[in-house]
Amino acid sequence: MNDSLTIALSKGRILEESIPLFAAAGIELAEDPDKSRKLILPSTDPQVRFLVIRASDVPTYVSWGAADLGIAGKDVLLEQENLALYEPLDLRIGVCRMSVAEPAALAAGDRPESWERVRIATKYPKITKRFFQARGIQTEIIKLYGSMELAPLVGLADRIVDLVSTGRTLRENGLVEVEEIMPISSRLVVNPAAMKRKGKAIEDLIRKLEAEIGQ
Ligand SMILES: Nc1ncnc2c1ncn2[C@@H]1O[C@H](COP(=O)(O)OP(=O)(O)OP(=O)(O)O)[C@@H](O)[C@H]1O
Ligand SMILES: O=P(O)(O)OC[C@H]1O[C@H](OP(=O)(O)OP(=O)(O)O)[C@H](O)[C@@H]1O
Repeated sequence: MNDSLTIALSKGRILEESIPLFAAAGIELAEDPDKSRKLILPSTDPQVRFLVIRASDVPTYVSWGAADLGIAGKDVLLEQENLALYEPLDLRIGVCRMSVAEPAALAAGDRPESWERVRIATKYPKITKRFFQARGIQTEIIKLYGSMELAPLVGLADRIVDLVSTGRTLRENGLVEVEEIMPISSRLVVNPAAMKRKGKAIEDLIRKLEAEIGQ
C-alpha cells in the first residue's frame, strides 16, 4: 500500500504556524521555504511532501486529490462551499475573526439593527451575502482580492467584511469593527478517497497533530 502523503499549505502565516505542528509530529521541511522557489517541498520524512500554493487554492488541490491533505482557513472553506472534503481537526492556528467594519465617522451614529441596504467590499461575497440575507438586509457586494480596508476610504464601499486579528489594519485606516460575523481558525482538510486509501498514515498524522494542539 502507498502511504506517502502530499500536504497542501499556503506560504506566509499558515506555513509559518504549521511548521511547529508538523515538527512535533516528526516532520520537518527539508528546505527553507523562505529561500526556495520550489512549489513542491520535500520533508525529512521521505513519505511526506508539501505543496506550497495560494491559500484559496488549498481546498481545490485537496478536493481533486492532487494533495491528500491540506491546511485551509475556515474563511476559505466557508466561501468555497460544496467541496467534498473531510475537516477532522481545528488546528487553532491562523486565529482571527471575520467582521463588518466601517469608517469611525460613520460608526459614530450607526446602528447595525437599522441597516436596510449596505454596500460592502469583500473577498468573501458568499459569506457576506448569507450573513446579511439572514437579517433581511439587502447587499450590494463589491468583490476584492485584498486590502479591503482601502475601499471605504475612497468611496468604493460603505463598509467591508474582512478578517481582523490585532485590529491594527483597521485602526491605521480609521475603521472600526461594528459586528463580528464569526471566529476563524485554520482546519486540517482531507481528501475523502485518500482517507480510505491511506487511512493509517493519515490517522497517525491526525493523532500526532491532535496531541500537539491538545484536543
Ligand atoms: N491577520 C490574520 N491573523 C490570523 N490569521 C489570518 C489573518 N489573516 C488571514 N488569516 C488566516 O490565514 C489564512 C491565509 O491568509 P494569507 O494572508 O496567508 O493568505 P491570503 O493572502 O488571504 O490568500 P490568497 O493568497 O489565496 O489571497 C486566511 O485564509 C485566514 O484563515
Ligand atoms: O487585525 P490585523 O492584525 O491588522 O490583521 C488583519 C489583516 O490581516 C489580513 O490581511 P493580510 O495580512 O493577510 O494581507 P492581505 O489580505 O492583503 O493578504 C486581513 O485581510 C486584514 O487586512
